[in-house]
Amino acid sequence: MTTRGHRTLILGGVRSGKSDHGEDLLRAHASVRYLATGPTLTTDTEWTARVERHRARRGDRYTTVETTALADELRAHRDTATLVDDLGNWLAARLDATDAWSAETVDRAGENAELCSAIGGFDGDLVLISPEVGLAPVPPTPAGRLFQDQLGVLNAAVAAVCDRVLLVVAGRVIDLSDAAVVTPRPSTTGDRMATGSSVTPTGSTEPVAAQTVSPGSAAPSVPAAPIPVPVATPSAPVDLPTGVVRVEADGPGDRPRPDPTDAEVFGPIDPPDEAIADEARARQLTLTKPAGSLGRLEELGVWISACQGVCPPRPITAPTVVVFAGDHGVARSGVSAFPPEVTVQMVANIAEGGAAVNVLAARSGARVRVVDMAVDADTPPQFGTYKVRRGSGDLRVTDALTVDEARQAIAAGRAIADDLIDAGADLLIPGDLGIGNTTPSAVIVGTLARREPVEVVGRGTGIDDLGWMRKTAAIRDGMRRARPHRNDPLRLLAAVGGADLAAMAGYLAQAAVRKTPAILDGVVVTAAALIAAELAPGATRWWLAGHRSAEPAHSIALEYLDLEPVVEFSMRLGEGTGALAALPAVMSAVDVLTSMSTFGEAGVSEKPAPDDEPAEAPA
Ligand SMILES: O=C(O)c1ccc[n+]([C@@H]2O[C@H](COP(=O)([O-])O)[C@@H](O)[C@H]2O)c1
Ligand SMILES: Cc1cc2nc[nH]c2cc1C
Repeated sequence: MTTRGHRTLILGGVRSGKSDHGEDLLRAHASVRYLATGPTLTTDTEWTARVERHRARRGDRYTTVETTALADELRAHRDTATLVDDLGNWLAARLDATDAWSAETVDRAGENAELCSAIGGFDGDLVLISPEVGLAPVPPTPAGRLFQDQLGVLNAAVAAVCDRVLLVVAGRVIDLSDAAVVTPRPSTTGDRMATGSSVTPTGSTEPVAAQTVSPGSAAPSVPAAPIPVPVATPSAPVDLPTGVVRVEADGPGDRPRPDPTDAEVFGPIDPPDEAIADEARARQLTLTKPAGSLGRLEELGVWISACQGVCPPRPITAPTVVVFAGDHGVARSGVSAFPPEVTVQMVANIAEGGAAVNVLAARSGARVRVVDMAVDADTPPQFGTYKVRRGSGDLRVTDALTVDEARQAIAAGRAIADDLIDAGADLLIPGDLGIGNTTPSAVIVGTLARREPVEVVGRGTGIDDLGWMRKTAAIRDGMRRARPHRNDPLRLLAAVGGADLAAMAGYLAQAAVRKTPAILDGVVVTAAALIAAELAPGATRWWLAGHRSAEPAHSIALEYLDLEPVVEFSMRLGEGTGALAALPAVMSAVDVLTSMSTFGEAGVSEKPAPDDEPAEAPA
């Protein structure tokens, strides 16, 4: 098996030692391609002499190629160790070639994306040198500012697809590979310096909530301001607005941690009762409506009847949402529009009844629970009964969980479902919460449904185009790590899932074991459902797809499970809200079967059988 090389970006100022360090990194290779991007047709004798000195120093291990067609060159020789020196010259050449220096708008997104894609697909050792910009005052000329801004955008995009990012200052090397990634601000409309992200790979760019743009600012982006949600003890008395559901104080169970042994092993799943389903279908035909005229509502009523094993069905009186919260290491690499601390802040918001899940749950009388499976912060103890760890690992480079942790999380999801069902819950809804969690979800869906990263990547909380590129690269790296575990759901969860996803999978599979219907939510819950369906074949029959999320991977997952969503509201929030949007329809479907009069009871004439002759011919 051949191992893949490293992709390294080396940033640094003039004469910092960045090129020397790049050459050092490649010293073990007998031959290296040197892609020189600097100006070739020049009358500047000092420049020509400098280029010659560098060439002589590198020696004959190096093959020098003078080019600005970087993406083509990288694709054509993807296995040969390569040094690109440097991206600043390449950018200047491309701005020249596209007459961009005095243009009204400059759109570099396409070329940047092409270069990043070629870097991402490079298999050998690759070192890219680029100047670090913007440490000096803002340049006094429009061209200077254009170059500085575009180079900043380019460097960030290339860093996102490299395995290592180094900064060389005064001959000292600083490793930035594990440094936190700033969430870039959206570009200012009409600002020619910030148009590097105007290409829309999968649809329109949406404004990003809770992020602000300082008009006219030429400064690099800064982290998005955290949203001001207080971390409050859920038992603290607060004045709740009417019509919301506050999380119940006792949490989903204060019993000891469940035994994780064999947590991933499920016995055969019985399907919902087919004889009762037939009875319910027959009952639909007796009710005062043309056959089939209530469309999908009729099917939903039949399904609930079959799940309960009784016709007419019992009213749904204790639907329960459990929001599984967890952080993901990959969220620190700029794959979300929001900073990771929002996860713990939103746990507090749900606990206080202020989130969308609380409001939508109130409409149907559903209870809401929140469980901290892997939040990267301390939460009040009543949410942490099942906590497996603080934050799941960064799936690009390491396992999200150990196999033992994955078992613990599955066992937790099963225990939570058992506790709720024992306490009378008659319909379960899983919800999710966790900045970055659409990335592991896309990796799981892409791996199991055998799709490409670009097919499963979505905008999540509203990432911009550069974020989309970073996220696609992260999904690609995750899928590469996931592939060996395609047929092993436990190890797949450990490699690229997370404790929240594992718990949701256990909860959904256990709902089926306990013959309790569940409504699926969006892409995250449905990714967990794909795993649950592998762990417990047949469980899908106990699940209803509540809605179709705006995330592309969600439609792929629904198709894979052969489920048709009840509502299509373009929602993409998670928390169980999509399932809650469908719950009133499910409850109405039950009401139809329990409360409508039959033709006989109401004295309404039924449709004549096809071969019945009318009593009298019409006049
Ligand atoms: O359920 C969905 O389909 C869905 C789609 C987009 C975003 N989300 C929610 O947004 C967060 C994940 O988005 P992101 O961009 O941080 O990966 C997480 O808290 C999810 O609950 C959820
Ligand atoms: C504010 C906010 C609320 C959420 N609920 C679920 N995911 C979420 C992500 C964000 C950013």
